[in-house]
Amino acid sequence: MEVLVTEDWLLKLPKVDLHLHLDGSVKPETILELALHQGIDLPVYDKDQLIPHMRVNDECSSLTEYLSKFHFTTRFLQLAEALDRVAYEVAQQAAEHNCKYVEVRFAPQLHRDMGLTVEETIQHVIEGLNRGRRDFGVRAGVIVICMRHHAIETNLEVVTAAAKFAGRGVVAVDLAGDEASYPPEIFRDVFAESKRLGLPITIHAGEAAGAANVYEAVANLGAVRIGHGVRLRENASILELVRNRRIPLEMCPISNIQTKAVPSWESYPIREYLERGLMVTINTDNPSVSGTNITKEYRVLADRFGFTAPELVKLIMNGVEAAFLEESDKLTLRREMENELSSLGLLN
Ligand SMILES: O=c1[nH]cnc2c1ncn2[C@@H]1O[C@H](CO)[C@@H](O)[C@H]1O
Ligand SMILES: [Zn+2]
Repeated sequence: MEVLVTEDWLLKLPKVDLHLHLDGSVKPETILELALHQGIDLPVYDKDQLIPHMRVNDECSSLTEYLSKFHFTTRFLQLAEALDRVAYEVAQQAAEHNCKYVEVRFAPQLHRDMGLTVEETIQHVIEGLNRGRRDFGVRAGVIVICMRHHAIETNLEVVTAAAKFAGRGVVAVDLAGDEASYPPEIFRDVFAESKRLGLPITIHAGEAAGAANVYEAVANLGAVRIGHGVRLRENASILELVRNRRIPLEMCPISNIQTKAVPSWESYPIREYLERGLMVTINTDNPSVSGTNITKEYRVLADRFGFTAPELVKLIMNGVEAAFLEESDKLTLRREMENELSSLGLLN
């Protein structure tokens, strides 16, 4: 029997989200309260009127413009309680969409204006997620981000701190920020150190620059997953490499349209990538900046590309496969997902 991809069905579907930025997931009502507690002035004191300050609109023309939205939010995320709270609320929002597992990424160096150490920022995010796990049953891992516009030393400090939390909440490291201005090869030493410390690596690449950055990330930085990789199709042999190595792509459709990683939905290569055998996963990137959620991402795929229920389930299970989890934890997650899928009549 063919399953209709209704709103209710999409909401019930068990899901995962592997590419989700903490500072891109803050609710406007939380900003109101954080501003009040911290004595920071706001341009407006109404949660709906705050949205334009936090979210891009349809006119967003580039990744650089998209990234400018983060300056507004990070001001409120400089204290332990704030980091703990927004991490907790990520788990809460995940639960609202029946998202069973999230990998939450953040850049410690963006949260130190009030004197927190890199370790402290990581500790508080982990604590918030642990509380979220207890209250909402959502499993989570932290991906610690190095920023492209930060100095090498600053990023080395980040990976050193991240390694101290390996196996205790941190699952990987990443490189994010302005890809067009800072090519990945600048960061070889940083990720060589990450590798030496045994941290898995994912890199934002092929979003605001071409496929060569994906090659550099995989071949020289040691990336085992790629953030976005939308522009991979610009080079057939690099695409082949990514396919043969089974490197998962963390695609974020709504964000990818907004940052102009592709000019239009018609040219979004998701079907092409699946047909060419790439390991595609679906994620949100920044719910509050992009005005999205994980249910909406799957809705878009069904509406724009005619993805059927079994195809959506396949994409979700790719996410489980690609998760930075120990094999035994991955097995537990897979079983839990499969149980729910079969009770929805989706597994034979
Ligand atoms: O899609 C993206 N591409 C590159 N960088 C991003 C993207 N989304 C967010 N950030 C950057 O990552 C920082 C830490 O979370 C954010 O502050 C933003 O500057
Ligand atoms: Zn991202």
